[in-house]
Amino acid sequence: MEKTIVIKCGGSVLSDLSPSFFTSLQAMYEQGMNVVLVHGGGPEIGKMLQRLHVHSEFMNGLRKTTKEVLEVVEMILAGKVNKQLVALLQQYGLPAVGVSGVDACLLQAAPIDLEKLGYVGKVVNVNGDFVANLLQSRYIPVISPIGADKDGQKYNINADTAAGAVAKAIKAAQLLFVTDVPGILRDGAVVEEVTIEAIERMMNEGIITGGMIPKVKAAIAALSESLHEVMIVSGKTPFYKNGQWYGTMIRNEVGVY
Ligand SMILES: Nc1ncnc2c1ncn2[C@@H]1O[C@H](COP(=O)(O)OP(=O)(O)O)[C@@H](O)[C@H]1O
Ligand SMILES: CC(=O)N[C@@H](CCC(=O)OP(=O)(O)O)C(=O)O
Repeated sequence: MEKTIVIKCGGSVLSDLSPSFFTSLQAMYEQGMNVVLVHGGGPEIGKMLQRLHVHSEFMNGLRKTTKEVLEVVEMILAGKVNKQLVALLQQYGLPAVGVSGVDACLLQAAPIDLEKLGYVGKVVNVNGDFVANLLQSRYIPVISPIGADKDGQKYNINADTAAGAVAKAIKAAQLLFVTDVPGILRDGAVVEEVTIEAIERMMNEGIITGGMIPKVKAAIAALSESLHEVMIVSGKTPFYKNGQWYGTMIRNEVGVY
Protein backbone atom coordinates (compact mmCIF):
# COMPACT_ATOMS: atom_id res chain seq x y z
CA MET A 1 0.00 0.00 0.00
CA GLU A 2 1.09 3.61 -0.61
CA LYS A 3 2.36 5.69 2.29
CA THR A 4 -0.53 6.71 4.54
CA ILE A 5 -0.79 9.85 6.65
CA VAL A 6 -3.41 10.33 9.37
CA ILE A 7 -4.18 13.98 10.07
CA LYS A 8 -6.11 14.98 13.16
CA CYS A 9 -7.72 18.35 12.78
CA GLY A 10 -8.61 19.98 16.08
CA GLY A 11 -11.86 21.80 16.78
CA SER A 12 -9.70 24.69 18.00
CA VAL A 13 -8.59 25.44 14.45
CA LEU A 14 -11.38 24.11 12.20
CA SER A 15 -12.84 27.54 11.47
CA ASP A 16 -9.38 29.05 11.12
CA LEU A 17 -7.61 26.69 8.72
CA SER A 18 -5.29 28.54 6.36
CA PRO A 19 -5.41 27.88 2.58
CA SER A 20 -1.93 26.33 2.99
CA PHE A 21 -3.52 23.50 5.02
CA PHE A 22 -5.59 22.52 2.00
CA THR A 23 -2.80 23.03 -0.54
CA SER A 24 -0.50 20.82 1.57
CA LEU A 25 -3.20 18.14 1.53
CA GLN A 26 -3.56 18.52 -2.24
CA ALA A 27 0.20 18.12 -2.65
CA MET A 28 0.30 14.97 -0.50
CA TYR A 29 -2.69 13.47 -2.33
CA GLU A 30 -1.29 14.30 -5.76
CA GLN A 31 2.03 12.69 -4.82
CA GLY A 32 0.05 9.46 -4.36
CA MET A 33 -0.12 9.46 -0.57
CA ASN A 34 -3.16 8.08 1.20
CA VAL A 35 -4.71 10.76 3.38
CA VAL A 36 -7.05 10.08 6.32
CA LEU A 37 -8.58 12.88 8.38
CA VAL A 38 -9.95 12.59 11.90
CA HIS A 39 -11.57 15.72 13.28
CA GLY A 40 -12.55 17.14 16.65
CA GLY A 41 -15.05 19.87 17.40
CA GLY A 42 -14.87 20.58 21.12
CA PRO A 43 -15.62 24.33 20.85
CA GLU A 44 -18.64 23.73 18.53
CA ILE A 45 -20.02 21.13 20.95
CA GLY A 46 -19.55 23.58 23.81
CA LYS A 47 -21.45 26.32 21.96
CA MET A 48 -24.40 24.08 21.14
CA LEU A 49 -24.58 22.69 24.68
CA GLN A 50 -24.74 26.27 25.94
CA ARG A 51 -27.48 27.18 23.46
CA LEU A 52 -29.49 24.18 24.62
CA HIS A 53 -28.74 24.89 28.29
CA VAL A 54 -27.22 21.43 28.74
CA HIS A 55 -24.52 21.39 31.40
CA SER A 56 -21.22 19.60 30.75
CA GLU A 57 -17.83 19.55 32.43
CA PHE A 58 -14.37 18.16 31.76
CA MET A 59 -12.43 15.67 33.82
CA ASN A 60 -8.76 15.20 32.88
CA GLY A 61 -9.42 16.73 29.46
CA LEU A 62 -12.44 14.47 28.75
CA ARG A 63 -16.02 15.74 28.54
CA LYS A 64 -18.34 13.96 30.99
CA THR A 65 -20.97 12.59 28.66
CA THR A 66 -24.55 11.98 29.80
CA LYS A 67 -27.14 10.61 27.34
CA GLU A 68 -28.25 14.17 26.68
CA VAL A 69 -24.69 15.41 26.07
CA LEU A 70 -24.00 12.41 23.81
CA GLU A 71 -26.92 13.36 21.57
CA VAL A 72 -25.48 16.84 21.07
CA VAL A 73 -21.92 15.53 20.59
CA GLU A 74 -23.04 13.20 17.81
CA MET A 75 -25.20 15.83 16.18
CA ILE A 76 -22.33 18.31 16.06
CA LEU A 77 -19.42 15.97 15.26
CA ALA A 78 -21.00 13.46 12.85
CA GLY A 79 -23.43 16.04 11.44
CA LYS A 80 -22.38 19.67 11.28
CA VAL A 81 -18.60 19.55 11.63
CA ASN A 82 -18.03 16.42 9.55
CA LYS A 83 -20.08 17.65 6.61
CA GLN A 84 -18.59 21.16 6.74
CA LEU A 85 -15.08 19.73 6.53
CA VAL A 86 -16.03 17.30 3.76
CA ALA A 87 -17.59 20.12 1.72
CA LEU A 88 -14.52 22.32 2.26
CA LEU A 89 -12.14 19.57 1.11
CA GLN A 90 -14.29 19.03 -1.98
CA GLN A 91 -13.96 22.73 -2.82
CA TYR A 92 -10.21 22.07 -3.08
CA GLY A 93 -10.86 19.13 -5.42
CA LEU A 94 -10.18 16.53 -2.73
CA PRO A 95 -12.48 13.47 -2.85
CA ALA A 96 -13.55 13.43 0.81
CA VAL A 97 -16.01 10.91 2.27
CA GLY A 98 -17.42 11.64 5.72
CA VAL A 99 -18.06 8.79 8.14
CA SER A 100 -18.37 8.49 11.88
CA GLY A 101 -16.76 5.72 13.87
CA VAL A 102 -20.20 4.07 14.00
CA ASP A 103 -20.20 3.46 10.23
CA ALA A 104 -18.93 0.01 9.28
CA CYS A 105 -17.96 -0.47 12.97
CA LEU A 106 -15.00 1.77 12.18
CA LEU A 107 -14.40 2.60 15.85
CA GLN A 108 -15.57 -0.12 18.19
CA ALA A 109 -15.72 1.40 21.63
CA ALA A 110 -16.08 0.56 25.30
CA PRO A 111 -16.66 2.85 28.28
CA ILE A 112 -13.61 4.22 30.10
CA ASP A 113 -15.50 4.64 33.38
CA LEU A 114 -19.31 4.76 33.12
CA GLU A 115 -19.74 6.05 36.65
CA LYS A 116 -17.24 8.89 36.46
CA LEU A 117 -17.35 9.89 32.79
CA GLY A 118 -20.62 8.51 31.43
CA TYR A 119 -20.56 7.61 27.73
CA VAL A 120 -16.92 8.48 27.07
CA GLY A 121 -15.33 5.72 25.08
CA LYS A 122 -11.96 4.17 24.46
CA VAL A 123 -11.24 2.44 21.16
CA VAL A 124 -11.14 -1.34 21.42
CA ASN A 125 -11.06 -2.11 17.71
CA VAL A 126 -10.66 -0.26 14.41
CA ASN A 127 -12.07 -1.57 11.12
CA GLY A 128 -8.86 -0.95 9.23
CA ASP A 129 -10.06 -2.91 6.19
CA PHE A 130 -12.88 -0.44 5.66
CA VAL A 131 -10.44 2.49 5.74
CA ALA A 132 -8.07 0.60 3.41
CA ASN A 133 -10.93 0.01 0.95
CA LEU A 134 -11.76 3.71 0.82
CA LEU A 135 -8.08 4.55 0.37
CA GLN A 136 -7.70 2.02 -2.39
CA SER A 137 -10.48 3.83 -4.27
CA ARG A 138 -8.48 7.04 -3.66
CA TYR A 139 -11.07 8.55 -1.32
CA ILE A 140 -10.05 10.69 1.65
CA PRO A 141 -11.92 9.34 4.70
CA VAL A 142 -13.00 12.09 7.09
CA ILE A 143 -13.77 10.45 10.43
CA SER A 144 -15.72 11.86 13.38
CA PRO A 145 -14.82 10.30 16.73
CA ILE A 146 -18.08 8.64 17.73
CA GLY A 147 -17.83 4.92 18.43
CA ALA A 148 -20.28 2.16 19.27
CA ASP A 149 -20.13 -1.12 21.14
CA LYS A 150 -21.57 -4.45 19.95
CA ASP A 151 -24.96 -3.59 21.52
CA GLY A 152 -25.19 -0.39 19.53
CA GLN A 153 -24.48 1.91 22.49
CA LYS A 154 -22.64 4.96 21.20
CA TYR A 155 -19.68 6.68 22.88
CA ASN A 156 -17.98 10.06 22.73
CA ILE A 157 -14.29 9.49 21.98
CA ASN A 158 -11.61 12.16 22.33
CA ALA A 159 -10.54 13.00 18.77
CA ASP A 160 -6.80 12.79 19.51
CA THR A 161 -7.28 9.29 20.94
CA ALA A 162 -9.35 8.26 17.90
CA ALA A 163 -6.71 9.57 15.47
CA GLY A 164 -3.92 7.72 17.28
CA ALA A 165 -5.92 4.48 17.26
CA VAL A 166 -6.70 4.79 13.54
CA ALA A 167 -3.05 5.56 12.69
CA LYS A 168 -1.86 2.53 14.62
CA ALA A 169 -4.50 0.18 13.18
CA ILE A 170 -3.88 1.04 9.55
CA LYS A 171 -0.09 1.15 10.06
CA ALA A 172 0.13 4.75 8.93
CA ALA A 173 3.63 6.04 8.28
CA GLN A 174 2.80 9.49 9.63
CA LEU A 175 0.49 11.03 12.21
CA LEU A 176 -0.06 14.75 12.24
CA PHE A 177 -1.93 16.73 14.88
CA VAL A 178 -3.13 20.02 13.44
CA THR A 179 -4.10 22.47 16.14
CA ASP A 180 -4.19 26.17 17.08
CA VAL A 181 -0.58 26.40 18.33
CA PRO A 182 2.60 25.79 16.27
CA GLY A 183 3.67 22.79 18.35
CA ILE A 184 4.59 22.11 21.97
CA LEU A 185 5.59 25.45 23.48
CA ARG A 186 8.10 25.95 26.28
CA ASP A 187 8.77 29.50 27.50
CA GLY A 188 6.92 30.75 24.43
CA ALA A 189 9.14 28.91 21.92
CA VAL A 190 8.32 25.81 19.86
CA VAL A 191 10.14 22.67 21.00
CA GLU A 192 11.21 21.26 17.62
CA GLU A 193 11.95 17.68 18.66
CA VAL A 194 11.02 15.73 21.79
CA THR A 195 11.36 12.17 23.01
CA ILE A 196 8.79 10.32 25.12
CA GLU A 197 10.96 10.89 28.18
CA ALA A 198 11.06 14.65 27.62
CA ILE A 199 7.27 14.73 27.21
CA GLU A 200 6.78 12.93 30.49
CA ARG A 201 9.06 15.45 32.18
CA MET A 202 7.16 18.35 30.65
CA MET A 203 3.83 16.93 31.86
CA ASN A 204 5.21 16.53 35.39
CA GLU A 205 6.60 20.06 35.32
CA GLY A 206 3.24 21.51 34.20
CA ILE A 207 4.61 22.72 30.85
CA ILE A 208 2.25 20.45 28.91
CA THR A 209 -1.32 20.92 30.19
CA GLY A 210 -4.99 20.91 29.11
CA GLY A 211 -5.77 19.93 25.52
CA MET A 212 -2.10 19.19 24.79
CA ILE A 213 -2.19 16.21 27.17
CA PRO A 214 -4.50 13.89 25.14
CA LYS A 215 -2.47 14.83 22.04
CA VAL A 216 0.91 13.77 23.43
CA LYS A 217 -0.59 10.69 25.09
CA ALA A 218 -2.18 9.61 21.79
CA ALA A 219 1.09 10.31 20.00
CA ILE A 220 3.06 8.13 22.42
CA ALA A 221 0.50 5.32 22.19
CA ALA A 222 0.61 5.41 18.38
CA LEU A 223 4.40 5.19 18.00
CA SER A 224 5.27 1.77 16.64
CA GLU A 225 7.57 -0.03 14.27
CA SER A 226 5.73 1.48 11.31
CA LEU A 227 5.12 4.91 12.85
CA HIS A 228 8.38 6.45 14.03
CA GLU A 229 7.43 10.09 14.30
CA VAL A 230 4.40 12.17 15.18
CA MET A 231 4.13 15.89 14.38
CA ILE A 232 2.15 18.63 16.13
CA VAL A 233 1.66 21.67 13.89
CA SER A 234 -0.50 24.76 13.51
CA GLY A 235 -3.35 24.78 10.98
CA LYS A 236 -3.24 28.57 10.86
CA THR A 237 0.14 28.86 9.14
CA PRO A 238 2.09 26.77 6.59
CA PHE A 239 3.53 23.68 8.28
CA TYR A 240 5.36 21.97 5.41
CA LYS A 241 7.67 23.46 2.79
CA ASN A 242 10.34 21.86 0.59
CA GLY A 243 10.63 18.75 2.74
CA GLN A 244 10.81 20.76 5.95
CA TRP A 245 8.16 20.49 8.72
CA TYR A 246 7.40 23.38 11.05
CA GLY A 247 6.19 22.23 14.45
CA THR A 248 7.09 19.67 17.11
CA MET A 249 8.29 16.23 16.16
CA ILE A 250 7.71 13.50 18.76
CA ARG A 251 10.08 10.58 18.41
CA ASN A 252 10.72 7.46 20.31
CA GLU A 253 14.35 6.90 21.29
CA VAL A 254 16.16 5.75 18.17
CA GLY A 255 15.57 2.06 17.60
CA VAL A 256 13.34 1.54 20.65
CA TYR A 257 9.70 0.68 20.03
N1 LIG B 1 3.11 23.19 26.32
C1 LIG B 1 2.07 23.52 25.54
N2 LIG B 1 2.31 23.95 24.29
C2 LIG B 1 1.32 24.31 23.46
N3 LIG B 1 0.01 24.27 23.80
C3 LIG B 1 -0.32 23.85 25.03
C4 LIG B 1 0.71 23.43 25.95
N4 LIG B 1 0.09 23.06 27.11
C5 LIG B 1 -1.22 23.24 26.91
N5 LIG B 1 -1.49 23.69 25.66
C6 LIG B 1 -2.83 24.01 25.17
O1 LIG B 1 -3.26 23.02 24.27
C7 LIG B 1 -4.13 23.66 23.32
C8 LIG B 1 -4.39 22.73 22.14
O2 LIG B 1 -5.29 21.70 22.56
P1 LIG B 1 -6.87 21.82 22.26
O3 LIG B 1 -7.38 23.16 22.70
O4 LIG B 1 -7.53 20.62 22.80
O5 LIG B 1 -6.86 21.84 20.69
P2 LIG B 1 -7.51 20.89 19.56
O6 LIG B 1 -8.95 21.29 19.47
O7 LIG B 1 -6.72 21.28 18.35
O8 LIG B 1 -7.32 19.48 19.96
C9 LIG B 1 -3.42 24.94 23.04
O9 LIG B 1 -4.25 25.93 22.47
C10 LIG B 1 -2.90 25.34 24.41
O10 LIG B 1 -3.83 26.15 25.07
C1 LIG C 1 -14.52 12.58 25.39
C2 LIG C 1 -14.30 13.93 24.79
O1 LIG C 1 -13.84 14.84 25.48
N1 LIG C 1 -14.64 14.09 23.51
C3 LIG C 1 -14.50 15.32 22.80
C4 LIG C 1 -14.70 15.03 21.32
C5 LIG C 1 -14.31 16.19 20.42
C6 LIG C 1 -12.83 16.50 20.47
O2 LIG C 1 -12.00 15.74 20.95
O3 LIG C 1 -12.54 17.69 19.88
P1 LIG C 1 -11.18 18.51 19.93
O4 LIG C 1 -10.18 17.76 19.14
O5 LIG C 1 -11.55 19.81 19.31
O6 LIG C 1 -10.76 18.67 21.36
C7 LIG C 1 -15.53 16.38 23.29
O7 LIG C 1 -16.63 16.03 23.68
O8 LIG C 1 -15.18 17.58 23.20
